[in-house]
Amino acid sequence: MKLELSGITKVFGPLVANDHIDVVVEPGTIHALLGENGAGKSTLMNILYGLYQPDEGQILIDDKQVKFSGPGDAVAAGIGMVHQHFMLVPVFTVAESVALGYEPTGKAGSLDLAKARETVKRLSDRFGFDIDPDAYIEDLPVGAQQRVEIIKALSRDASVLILDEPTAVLTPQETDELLEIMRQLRAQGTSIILITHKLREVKAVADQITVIRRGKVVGTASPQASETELASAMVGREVDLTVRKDAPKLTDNLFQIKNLTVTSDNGQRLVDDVTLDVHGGEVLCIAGVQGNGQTELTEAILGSRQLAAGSLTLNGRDLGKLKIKDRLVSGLGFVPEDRSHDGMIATFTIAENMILDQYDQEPFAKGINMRPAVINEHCEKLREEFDVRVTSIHDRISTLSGGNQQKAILAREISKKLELLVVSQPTRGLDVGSIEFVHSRIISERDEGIPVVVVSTELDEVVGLADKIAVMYHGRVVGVVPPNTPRDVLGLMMAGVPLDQAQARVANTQEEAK
Ligand SMILES: Nc1ncnc2c1ncn2[C@@H]1O[C@H](COP(=O)(O)OP(=O)(O)OP(=O)(O)O)[C@@H](O)[C@H]1O
Repeated sequence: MKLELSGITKVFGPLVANDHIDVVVEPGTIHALLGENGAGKSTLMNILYGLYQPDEGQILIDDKQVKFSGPGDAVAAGIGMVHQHFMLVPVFTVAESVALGYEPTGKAGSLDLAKARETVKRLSDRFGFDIDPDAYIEDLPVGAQQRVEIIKALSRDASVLILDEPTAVLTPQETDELLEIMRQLRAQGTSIILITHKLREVKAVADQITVIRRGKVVGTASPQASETELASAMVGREVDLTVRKDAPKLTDNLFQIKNLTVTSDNGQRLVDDVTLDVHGGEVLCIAGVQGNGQTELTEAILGSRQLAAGSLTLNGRDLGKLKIKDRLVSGLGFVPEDRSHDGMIATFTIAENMILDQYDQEPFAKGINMRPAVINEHCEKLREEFDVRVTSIHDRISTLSGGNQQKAILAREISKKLELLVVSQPTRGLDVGSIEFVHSRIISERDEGIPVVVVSTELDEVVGLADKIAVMYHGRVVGVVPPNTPRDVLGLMMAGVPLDQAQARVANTQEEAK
């Protein structure tokens, strides 16, 4: 199926989010949409999926104009979308999830699960998805949940699949598997529209690349172009993809995690006897496959999880004794991993979100009165410095693009007077230009003498930012290593192999290769 978006325009108040966008997706190709945060990619896809109506322009399928008044029309026309936040119900099985929302009704109007189960098996075998129709969604790893979403779209005969930042939450191995699945889908005639900020992935699979900047198509790029060339096509300037930093100058500030244990409600050890030190002037990166206790460790530092054992000490003070609000007010900068759940209040304005934990503090409040002029000036300054693309700081934060929401939260946390900075997945969903900026801001906090803890599943980010790396596996620290540790060794440690054994195994493999 050939798909054409012609002259698509979408306006939100004074903002032109899509400005006469033309894109042609040829049958059986992977078409990447590249663009900085807020460029208008998701808006365009929401129009294609029938979620928004365009103000101008047309959608053509095989040269015939179509009109979608909702996603149902788009699905019927052969368009499928896998959203960034999966829309699956955790307590359903795979087959139930696939059956849900479309028509295979059996006797007495119940869902035809036998048919859904058969569909899951057929598609799973055809594309090598390895998905059990009777598995419960909540028991599946994120990568498998995503494959269920893809099966769901394919079961409705999607000929064009929209993947919106599909690898943001995947492990490197799951990412490689998804890229392979995309190639297979293409080989069998499905077209894919891929939105991603990860240039390596674009280069690995895309046949065509359209670059969007500030709502307009600014050109196409070749998948053969280098990452640096693609990066500058996206943001319209040279981008430095390496993190620049001098040798660390350690200060007397000290953050100590000692024998920290965090347990789940049923007593399972999520963080298991972790001991780590971070000096002022130093970045400790915590590496590991998602789900190995990193999240719970940061939540314990924030105070949203109780310590089952151990202690947290910041400059001699027992942090573990303070309430969350007191930790935040007294100098903890904290960026959570899931920005939309834990980092902001969607119905509040951008300005309100930018002072979320400080609204009653000097200089934003005097006594019981808030000081709107001071707040506005502060937020305007942050907006400019962090390049948060907004129409007005008094709009709801939910109207911002995903990347701009992340920048607003980072602005709030990094601009505080800090004693300790803890950042999880700092650049998830950010474009390359913003990544460069956020990395340099994290490094400048370190250079100010603040202890910094970064949790990231992106190995490039870990290696670029870290002065030392702690690798976590099953809640424990497998080892603390310098950033020049070979990636193969880090990879093995992330699978739980201790440092000396990982080094020996890598050395053996190299020897055999000779
Ligand atoms: N419902 C809405 N109301 C008002 N403005 C909106 C709405 N949806 C999107 N926008 C604005 O439209 C612009 C484009 O946003 P969009 O989400 O399409 O960007 P994007 O290219 O997907 O960015 P990102 O890479 O950050 O996800 C942004 O400035 C955003 O604030």
